[in-house]
Amino acid sequence: MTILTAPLSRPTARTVLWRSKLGFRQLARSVQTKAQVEYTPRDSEDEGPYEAPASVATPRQLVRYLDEFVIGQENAKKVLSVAVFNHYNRVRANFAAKLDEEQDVEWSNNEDSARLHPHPHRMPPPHMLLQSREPFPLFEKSNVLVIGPTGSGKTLLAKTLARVLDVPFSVSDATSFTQAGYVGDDVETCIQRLLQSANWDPYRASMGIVYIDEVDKIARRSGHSGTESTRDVGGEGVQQSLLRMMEGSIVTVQAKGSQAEAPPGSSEGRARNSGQRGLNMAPKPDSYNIDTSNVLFVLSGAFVGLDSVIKRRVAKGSIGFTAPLNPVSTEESSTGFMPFFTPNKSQPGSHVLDLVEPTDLVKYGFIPEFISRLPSITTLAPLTPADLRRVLTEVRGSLISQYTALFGYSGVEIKFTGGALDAICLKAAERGGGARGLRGIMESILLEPMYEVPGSNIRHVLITERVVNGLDAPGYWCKGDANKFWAAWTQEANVKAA
Ligand SMILES: Nc1ncnc2c1ncn2[C@@H]1O[C@H](COP(=O)(O)OP(=O)(O)OP(=O)(O)O)[C@@H](O)[C@H]1O
Repeated sequence: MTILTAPLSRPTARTVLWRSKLGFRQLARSVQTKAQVEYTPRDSEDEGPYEAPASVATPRQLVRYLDEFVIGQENAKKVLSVAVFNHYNRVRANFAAKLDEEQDVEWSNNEDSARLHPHPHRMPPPHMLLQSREPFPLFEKSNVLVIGPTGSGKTLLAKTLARVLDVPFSVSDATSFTQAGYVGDDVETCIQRLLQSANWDPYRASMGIVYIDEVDKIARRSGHSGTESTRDVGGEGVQQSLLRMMEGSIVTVQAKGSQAEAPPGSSEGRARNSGQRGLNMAPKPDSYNIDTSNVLFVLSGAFVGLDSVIKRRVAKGSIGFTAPLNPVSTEESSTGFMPFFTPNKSQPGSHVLDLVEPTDLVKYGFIPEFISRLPSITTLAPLTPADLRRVLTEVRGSLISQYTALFGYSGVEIKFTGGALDAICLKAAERGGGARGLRGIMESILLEPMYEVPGSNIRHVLITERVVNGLDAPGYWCKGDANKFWAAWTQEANVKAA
């Protein structure tokens, strides 16, 4: 038995060590990200001295990076950056501990150890060596819950963080999940997507970020007691399955879509059927085991109706015990509106959802065990027309810059007056889909020029407020009419200023 296992176990241990080192190196490289290189303060004294990028990008650096892509949502940026910073420091520490463990195993298997320990039978077995080490202080995992209205930047925040950290990222919709064994997607689908995003590398996948949207839709439905006959397979059942994964478990996912399931007619399928394999086509397993203890889960949802739950709790707490959170103005009282739940005037930008507590989420329909796996909770505010204007024009890769570049490819210059931009934002705000509505509005305004311009001699397009409001057609100018185009644009700007 010993003779058989010894030669097998040593290369295996070495392989694991090598893979761990690789994973750690990948992680170390990825967390020394753009954010760290580009946003490390070097000149300003108040931000401290420049540090060699030997650790995860700091929360401050991450927030600066997010600022380039996401307008507003300052608190959410902070919470997510801190969560990501702590999470990846914890992952680094775990990997370092794992490396040490593996080195101990290697060392105890090494021939040199026989020389160092002439009495091998007296050597402590490897597991005793590990136990004798100082126990590593483990950090608790902090998954994040993001609450905010549609189109306010929840997905954008998580996606941007994953990009800057260069870690795999998967987006799933909780509404499609059902309890295992029932029609619908199992919760493990999100890990399968993560693996796909990691290019089927389980080590990279086990350090990724899983984003699950519409999580409010898996709140327990009222009337479901959890008995067999009324099992809530899309609500509480999903929460139960998710919480195990969020805590950290081994998830087995099938290599769906990878080589293992290449269709028989495809080149990969043909190669497999004929027993051939390309030189650089390494055999891939049919299933993968992914440890989710180092996966960061970011859950999000609009949580419609949660504000009422919070209002009720705060109202209960305030009657006879505490003063209202915000002073009630006479005017507001007369409307019958509960003013201390309106945006808090002493803290601009605050909102009733900012007062959310875990008990509110339990009342909303989540089981306490599920909520306790989400210790970081942050809220996003709805975007105002002014925010939308910044989304439209200021962020990196803004819609205006995208459409300007798109027309530029056809050699056409397109300009929007300030009035046009305001009108677009106003429309988007009225529609109520947050920044999500901006693209649809732009598409409908620009449909006409995008149809007319290609193949014509039009070289300049002007979009004014009247165009946005459907009162005028877009202004077109041909080659050689640049002066007239500029004059029209300046005139529009002056009219607006007056
Ligand atoms: N705060 C923001 N700053 C910049 N762009 C934003 C912001 N919020 C939304 N957007 C834009 O709107 C689009 C939709 O945003 P996102 O997908 O993040 O919304 P969401 O809050 O996740 O909504 P949903 O709950 O409907 O999924 C993004 O692609 C982005 O271009």
